[in-house]
Amino acid sequence: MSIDLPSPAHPLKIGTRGSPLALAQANETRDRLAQAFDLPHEAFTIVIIKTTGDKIIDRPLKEIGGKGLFTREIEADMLSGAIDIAVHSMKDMPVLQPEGLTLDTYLPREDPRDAFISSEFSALAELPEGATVGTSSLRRRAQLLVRRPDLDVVEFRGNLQTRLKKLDDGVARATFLARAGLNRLGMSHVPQHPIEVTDMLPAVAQGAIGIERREDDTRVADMLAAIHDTETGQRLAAERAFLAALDGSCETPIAGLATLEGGTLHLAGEVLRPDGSEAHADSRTGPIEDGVEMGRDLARDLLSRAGPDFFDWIAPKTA
Ligand SMILES: NCc1[nH]cc(CCC(=O)O)c1CC(=O)O
Repeated sequence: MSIDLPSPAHPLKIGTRGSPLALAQANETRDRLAQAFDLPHEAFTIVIIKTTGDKIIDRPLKEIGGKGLFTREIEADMLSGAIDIAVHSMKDMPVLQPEGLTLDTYLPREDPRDAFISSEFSALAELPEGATVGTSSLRRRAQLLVRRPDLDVVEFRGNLQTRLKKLDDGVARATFLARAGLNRLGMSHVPQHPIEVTDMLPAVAQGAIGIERREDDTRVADMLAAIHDTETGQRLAAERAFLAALDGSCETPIAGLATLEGGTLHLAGEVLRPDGSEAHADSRTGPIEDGVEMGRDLARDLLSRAGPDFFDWIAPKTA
């Protein structure tokens, strides 16, 4: 196989959002590609793209709504040829991509766990009655309220740095962040305690970086194959099949995590009501190659237990 490789004169254009985490992920992608093909960094250009979700930062995400809030502009630039690939946090990605685009390359996954962030307390159980905690994640809000219905959960939007600033300013006494983001930014100084997945099951695909490309771009497909992580792909196949069968979007409190042991895949999943008044969780174990079917089966099972009105908040009836 001989690939027409990029060069400083004809660089590969890598599209990304502009947050420090997004940039770290784009840099990691560039480094892995440069290493795999023994290319200088100048053979790649990182192109920062501002998305609707980045522009509107003063309103809760669920009010702005709409699919692809953080991806629409990036995907349009890929289809037009302004960029060649786009680097994403997989947990923010819908299960289906726009016509003409493919998202099937994953870098090795980071720690998928959430972290409890507070300079005063080291665990959820230590928070005093009625304490204020900040999160903009519907999943974390619901999971917190299942365990601690007394908590006052306030909206905490913005990138990692913004959220930590809010904590410093006393807007809340604790918040929750993905370990992956903290690790990728080298932020070990932030007061944090990992939460075991049995206590707070992470979002589907949490900690995984995905690389999207034009479907017909075989040159780029060949390049990306060199940096794809098979195990992450197997885990995400099961998790995203689970998510797809639930018809979930980033506005739905859904959690799911697959782990591998030898040739065996274990998939845990959970669906919740946003107010924490109801939650259903279960798991499946089987051969890796059955991961997609296990994801669908687990979703069907949880849906049947959740009852017909469980997902009504996703699409409020317009009467
Ligand atoms: N929705 C925001 C988002 N998307 C990906 C990450 C962290 C990195 C990851 O999970 O891969 C975060 C921030 C967070 O949840 O703390």
